[in-house]
Amino acid sequence: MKILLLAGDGIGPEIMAEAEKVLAALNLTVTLDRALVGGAAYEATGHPLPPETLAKAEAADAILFGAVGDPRFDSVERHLRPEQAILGLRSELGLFANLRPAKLFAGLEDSSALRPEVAAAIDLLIVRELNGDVYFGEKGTRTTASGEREGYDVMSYSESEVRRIAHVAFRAAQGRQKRLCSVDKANVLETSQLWRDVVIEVAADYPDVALTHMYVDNAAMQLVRNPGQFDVVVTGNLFGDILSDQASMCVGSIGLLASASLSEGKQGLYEPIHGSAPDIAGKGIANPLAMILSLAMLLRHSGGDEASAARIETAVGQVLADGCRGADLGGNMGTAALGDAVVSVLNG
Ligand SMILES: NC(=O)C1=CN([C@@H]2O[C@H](COP(=O)(O)OP(=O)(O)OC[C@H]3O[C@@H](n4cnc5c(N)ncnc54)[C@H](O)[C@@H]3O)[C@@H](O)[C@H]2O)C=CC1
Ligand SMILES: CC(C)CC(=O)C(=O)O
Ligand SMILES: [Mg+2]
Repeated sequence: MKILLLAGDGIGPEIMAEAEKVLAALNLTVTLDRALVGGAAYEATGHPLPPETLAKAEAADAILFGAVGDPRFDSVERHLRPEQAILGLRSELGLFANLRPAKLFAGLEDSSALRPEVAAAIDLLIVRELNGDVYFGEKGTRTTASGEREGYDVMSYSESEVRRIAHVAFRAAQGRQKRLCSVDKANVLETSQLWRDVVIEVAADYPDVALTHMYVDNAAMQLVRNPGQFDVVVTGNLFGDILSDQASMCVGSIGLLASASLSEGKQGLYEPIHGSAPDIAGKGIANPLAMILSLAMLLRHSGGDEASAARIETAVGQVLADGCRGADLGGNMGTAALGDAVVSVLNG
């Protein structure tokens, strides 16, 4: 398997180094390559997703991605900002299905922002559409008739875009508790009404899955009131982005949530759900576990290697059960020490 490592910006290289240690400890036959992406690529080449990086990504079986984003480039033209690199990879590679699992690891009951007994029930999967919505609609600024500046971002979803993500979500639910909650804002948005109508149509193919619908504002509330009610949640790009960051604190830290971004085939991009965390970059205190768990998802989904994926997940669970904690979980272990702890369990 050919894996492209794209470390990116901020804490990206720090957490990527720990995932590489874990990969090395598994002794798998893989070919690794690296390329510049995000602010690091913009600085070196003038573009956040240089053609060489995109070509390497297209040729890879899987991409392990750190994070992009650097406040130094927050005011450059939007199409040259670091974040365009991850958006570009998602659209160029057709990575439309973003799987973001959230489950409470044993021992982290008191680390959740929720009461321990509420947090203990969390085992959910957010299936987020990744190629559409306001992120990819027409956008710009214009001047209104009264001379005021106005910004706009068009929200839209086509029927086929909703249909394909709905199928992914229903299939995921079939492999879990067979409950699917579609989250939208159909009481206000036409985009959401079409979303809901199409999800209901697709449901006819999955009579074994119980489908419910929830407005996104209620979903945000229910996620902290009673997160145990959710099995699989399917939603659009923007709502899924927000709800998954929220879900991360329900299980203790954003430094724990991994993700897989999948196309129709086996190729995928795997990354933590968090960003480049400029506030802690360079301090050696970022939690590398979301990155390491993203490697597990890579081996499972693109590598078909369930055994190695499970080994990594078990090792991470063991490390947390042993009380290893970084600053995000109220402890004092640094990034490298946490990576070493996972490796030591794997070697043990
Ligand atoms: N896929 C990507 O590459 C993403 C990139 N970004 C970019 O990242 C930059 C920073 O964005 P923020 O809104 O601050 O979100 P962020 O997710 O980078 O950070 C939010 C907060 O969580 C903390 N945090 C994040 N990851 C952590 C980890 N592994 N361990 C411990 N603490 C962690 C940070 O220190 C910060 O306080 C921006 O440029 C943004 O556009 C944001 C989200 C996704
Ligand atoms: C373009 C990214 C910065 C969006 C994001 O926050 C995410 O995918 O989690
Ligand atoms: Mg996000």
